Amino acid sequence: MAKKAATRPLRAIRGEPAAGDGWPWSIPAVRQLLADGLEPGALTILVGENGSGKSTLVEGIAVAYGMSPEGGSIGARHRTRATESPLPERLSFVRNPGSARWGYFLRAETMHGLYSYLEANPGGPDPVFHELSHGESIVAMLAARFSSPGLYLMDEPESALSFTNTLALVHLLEQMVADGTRQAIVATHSPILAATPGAQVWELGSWGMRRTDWTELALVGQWRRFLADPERFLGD
Ligand SMILES: Nc1ncnc2c1ncn2[C@@H]1O[C@H](COP(=O)(O)OP(=O)(O)OP(=O)(O)O)[C@@H](O)[C@H]1O
Repeated sequence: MAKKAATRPLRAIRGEPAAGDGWPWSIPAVRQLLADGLEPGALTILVGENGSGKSTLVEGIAVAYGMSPEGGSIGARHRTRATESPLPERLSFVRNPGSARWGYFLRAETMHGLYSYLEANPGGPDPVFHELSHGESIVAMLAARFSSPGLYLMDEPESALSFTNTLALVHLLEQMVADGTRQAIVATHSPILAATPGAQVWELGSWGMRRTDWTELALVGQWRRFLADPERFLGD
């Protein structure tokens, strides 16, 4: 029997022209996404300085896909604030036929609420999240819950993770996309996550967004220079 074709959810993200000059249309990366669209790989990683638009893009894609701007699975409608951008109205998707519509948006700041929910609603052989540290629980949650085919959006998932557990997350991301039915778009400041084998890495900035080799990322150069000579950065 022929092998089933890989069916990760998104073939392409398409944009319509910006709706004005103010935020979020003023962000170069947003303007580029609207103008050029994006053909995401199995794993797409967005890096860039604070304010370069990573969260705006990830949140815009998440909401356009049917997720809450505050995180959670598709269809979740939990909302405590209304600061999300009008970007999702300008985005549409070219889906791979037969791919799963399920998706999950992981935001570091909403993880705590998720653990409370999972502890109150045990649905299987989950670890006892409250007996784990913050970072341990993120890795355990990802390992336990991110197995369904679908689209996974993550905004700085490394924020509570040690070096070792960031490496564990790299291995999870590799496994996640290896079967062809799961796809992830990850915004990060971590040079470790950005090094995930096979990732399509985009660097955001005043130029918009550009495909960049890991060795050429400003983030990587900055860490290299700092670790080689911390005093150069800290001396007066
Ligand atoms: N609700 C909002 N209203 C107006 N401007 C906003 C809003 N949210 C974000 N911005 C602005 O949009 C720009 C991009 O912010 P965004 O959070 O997407 O950047 P980022 O690359 O994710 O940054 P970080 O690395 O700090 O998370 C910033 O200049 C920010 O001030």
